[in-house]
Amino acid sequence: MPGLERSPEIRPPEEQTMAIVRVAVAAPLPELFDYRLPAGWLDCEIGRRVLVPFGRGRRLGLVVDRQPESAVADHRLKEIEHCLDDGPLLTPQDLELLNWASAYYHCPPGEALFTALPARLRRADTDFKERRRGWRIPIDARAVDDGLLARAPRQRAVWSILQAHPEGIDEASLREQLGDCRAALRSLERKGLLEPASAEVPLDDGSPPSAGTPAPLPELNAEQQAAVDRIDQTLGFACFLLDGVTGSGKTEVYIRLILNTLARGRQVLVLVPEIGLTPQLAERFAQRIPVERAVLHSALAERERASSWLRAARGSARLVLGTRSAVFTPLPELGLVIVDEEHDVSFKQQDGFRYSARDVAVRRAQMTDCPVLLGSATPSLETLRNAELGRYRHLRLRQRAGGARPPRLLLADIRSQPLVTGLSHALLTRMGEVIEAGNQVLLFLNRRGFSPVLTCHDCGWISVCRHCDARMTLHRGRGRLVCHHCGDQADLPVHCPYCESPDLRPLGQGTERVEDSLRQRFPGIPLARIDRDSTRRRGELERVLTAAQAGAYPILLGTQMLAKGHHLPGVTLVGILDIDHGLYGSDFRAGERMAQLLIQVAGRAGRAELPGTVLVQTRHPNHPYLQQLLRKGYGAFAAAALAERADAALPPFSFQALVRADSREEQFALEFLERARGHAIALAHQGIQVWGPAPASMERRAGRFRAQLLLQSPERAPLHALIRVLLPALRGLSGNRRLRWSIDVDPLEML
Ligand SMILES: Nc1ncnc2c1ncn2[C@@H]1O[C@H](COP(=O)(O)OP(=O)(O)OP(=O)(O)O)[C@@H](O)[C@H]1O
Ligand SMILES: [Zn+2]
Repeated sequence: MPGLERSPEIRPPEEQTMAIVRVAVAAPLPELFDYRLPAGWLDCEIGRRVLVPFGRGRRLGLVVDRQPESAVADHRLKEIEHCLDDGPLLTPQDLELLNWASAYYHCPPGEALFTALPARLRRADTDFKERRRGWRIPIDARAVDDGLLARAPRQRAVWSILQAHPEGIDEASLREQLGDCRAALRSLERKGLLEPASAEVPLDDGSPPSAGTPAPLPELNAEQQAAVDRIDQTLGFACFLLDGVTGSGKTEVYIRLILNTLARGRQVLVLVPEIGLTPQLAERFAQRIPVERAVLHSALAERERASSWLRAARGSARLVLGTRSAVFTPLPELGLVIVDEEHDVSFKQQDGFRYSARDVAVRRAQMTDCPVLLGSATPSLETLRNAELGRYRHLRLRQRAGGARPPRLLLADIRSQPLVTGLSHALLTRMGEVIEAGNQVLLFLNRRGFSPVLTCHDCGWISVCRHCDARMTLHRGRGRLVCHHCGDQADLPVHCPYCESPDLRPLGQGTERVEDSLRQRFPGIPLARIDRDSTRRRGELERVLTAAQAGAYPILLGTQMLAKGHHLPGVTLVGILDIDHGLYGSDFRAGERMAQLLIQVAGRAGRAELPGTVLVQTRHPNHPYLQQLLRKGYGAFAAAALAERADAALPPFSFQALVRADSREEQFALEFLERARGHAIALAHQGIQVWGPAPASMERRAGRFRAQLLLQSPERAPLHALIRVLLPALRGLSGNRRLRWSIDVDPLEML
C-alpha cells in the first residue's frame, strides 16, 4: 500500500493494519466509500467527520469503519483531506443504532447518518466554534486610564470587561452580562477606545436551562405507584405500554421515573410528537426536576440545537426532551427512554429517511439494555398488538388523577338541523351556559383557513389548484387563495375568472370563518384561535397556551394543534364540529385515527374539579365506530378494530412497504412501478403480495403525478429480504432522471 510505504517509520506496527477508513458520504448513495489515511496520519477514529474528495468536488463524510485493506484498486483510492473533529462525534453504539435504522428502513447510510446530526454539524465549516461579532480594545488604547469614563458608568462597565479580555469578547456575551449595551459600545468606538473583532465561541456553551426548584410531588395514586414500581424494578431492557386514560397522570409517572433514573446516575430521553408540546412539558420538568436539561426540536435556531445536542453527547445535559429526530441524540449514560403520545403519526418521518422514532426508540432501549416506556390514552393498534403478544408489558391507569371525573360524551345528530357556520343550536346553547358560568369551551375543527373552497354562484367555477388535484383554501385574513398541498398562492379574485360574475362565495368553513362567526355571536368574549396560521410567530403558541391555561379565553378554537396533550383545567365543554370525514376515509387506518383524535380532544374536558361534557356533531350518529367509542371507550373500539385487521390480514397482522414514484409526465411513474412490480413478483418468495401499481388518491400534487406499489407479507423477514434484492434492481430501472422514487417501510400513510 503506497500510503504505508511512504511513512513506515511513523506508524507503530499495529496501526499499520488500519490504513483504510470506510466513509459514509453525506449523499443518498447506497454504498460506503474507502479512503486512505494520508501519509503520516496515525489514525482517524470511527465517528469523526471527514472531508473527502468525491467526484469532481469534495464532500463531508463520517468514518464508520477502519480496515487493513480495501477491495478498491490502489491507484483508485483517494486520501482523506481533513479530519474535522477533535474526537468522535458519534460513539460505536450511536453508529450501531443508525446502521440498524439505515438497514431496516432501507435508507442510504450517509443520508441516515447526516439526518441524525443537527444541521450545524452537517456542514464542514464548523468545528464546534462559531465566529461572532465581537469587540476588543485596540493595542494603542490599552494603556488609557479608565478615569476617562468616570461620568459614563455603562461605558465603564463595558470597558472593564473588555480589559479582562484582550483577545476580544463577543457582543452576545456582553449583553448577557450587562443587558443592552449597544449605545455604550457605539460611544466607546467613537472615542477610539474599542474596535470590532470577531470572537470564537464554543458551540456547546449555550447557557444551560437553570436547575429546577423541586416543588412538592403529589402523592401518586395506587395505579400510578404500581406502574412506577413495575418499571423501576426492571433490570435491563423491557418495553412498557402505559395505557392511561386522558388526565390519568401519565406525566406524573414519567416525572417519578425520570427522577429515579437520574438518581442512579443515568440520562433520560423523552420524545414528544409535536413542537407545541415541548414548552409545556419542559416547564413541568423544569419545576420538578433539578438537573441540566436539553430541548431539541426543529423550531430551535441551528446554534441552540447543536448546543443541546453537544451537551447531551458530552453527558452534561442529563434530561433530553425532543421531537422525532431527538431519538438519535448521543447519550452516553442513557438509562430510560419515554415516548409520550406514542400513537401519534408525527413520530414517523414522511420523507428522506423514513423512520419511526417510536420504533427506533424501542430498538435503542434494547441495544442500550434499558427500559422504554410508551405512553398514550389511545395506543396505536401496533402497540396494543405487541402488548397482546407479551412483547410489551401492559400497564393501565384507568382513572383520572386527583379526583377528576371522566368527561361525558354526547352525540349531536345534525341531520337536517340549521347550522350557524357549522355550529348546531345545541352546541351554541351549551356554549352560552358554560361562558355564563365563567368556564371555558374548546371547539375542535381540523381545517384551517376561512373556507376550503371559493365558488362562483353563477357558473359554478371552483378555486382549484393549478398544480394539484385539489382545491385552494380561502384565507380571508391574508386575502389569498392557498393550496394546502403545494403551497401555491393566488390573490383573491374579485370576479369569477370564468364568467366574470362578481358573485363569488366561500363554501364550507375553516377555523377562520368559525372565529368570525363566534365573535359576532359572543361579542366581547375573549377568543383564541389556535392553528398553524395563527401561531406562525415564534413563541406565539406558547404564549396563547399559557394564557389559555390560566383561563384568559372563555372560547378556544383550534385544529389538532389544540387536541394533543394539553392540560387546560378550565375547559368544561368540548365541541367537535366535524368528525364525519374520518368515518369514511379511504385509508384503512382512518377509523383508528378518528377514534384517537376524538378521544384526545374529548380528553381536554373536565380535567380538574369541574366535570366535562363533550358534544360530537355528526350526520352518522349510528355509525358503529362512534357507538362503540361512546358506549364502551377506546379499549373496546381498539379490540374490535384489531379483530377487523386480523380478518383482513392488514397491519399489525402483516407487514408492509410502499414503493412510491412520481414524475411530471403522467405515464412515467406508473410505467416505472409496473416494471418494479415485475421484478418484485420475480424476486419474491411465496406469501408476499404485490398490490398495484395504483395512482395516489390525490394523483397530481405540486405538478407531479404520483403512484405507488404496495408490498405486503405475513412475516417481516421475507419482506426485508425482498426489498434488499429489489432495490438494486430498481436503481437500475430508474434511468429517467425526471422520475423520483422511494421506499417507505412500515408506511403510516397511503397517499
Ligand atoms: N396522584 C395525583 N394526585 C393529584 N393530582 C395528580 C396526580 N397525578 C396527576 N395529577 C394531576 O392531574 C392532572 C393531569 O395529569 P397529567 O397531565 O399528568 O395527565 P396525562 O395522563 O398526562 O394526560 P393526557 O394524556 O390527557 O395528556 C395534572 O394537573 C396533574 O398534576
Ligand atoms: Zn397545489
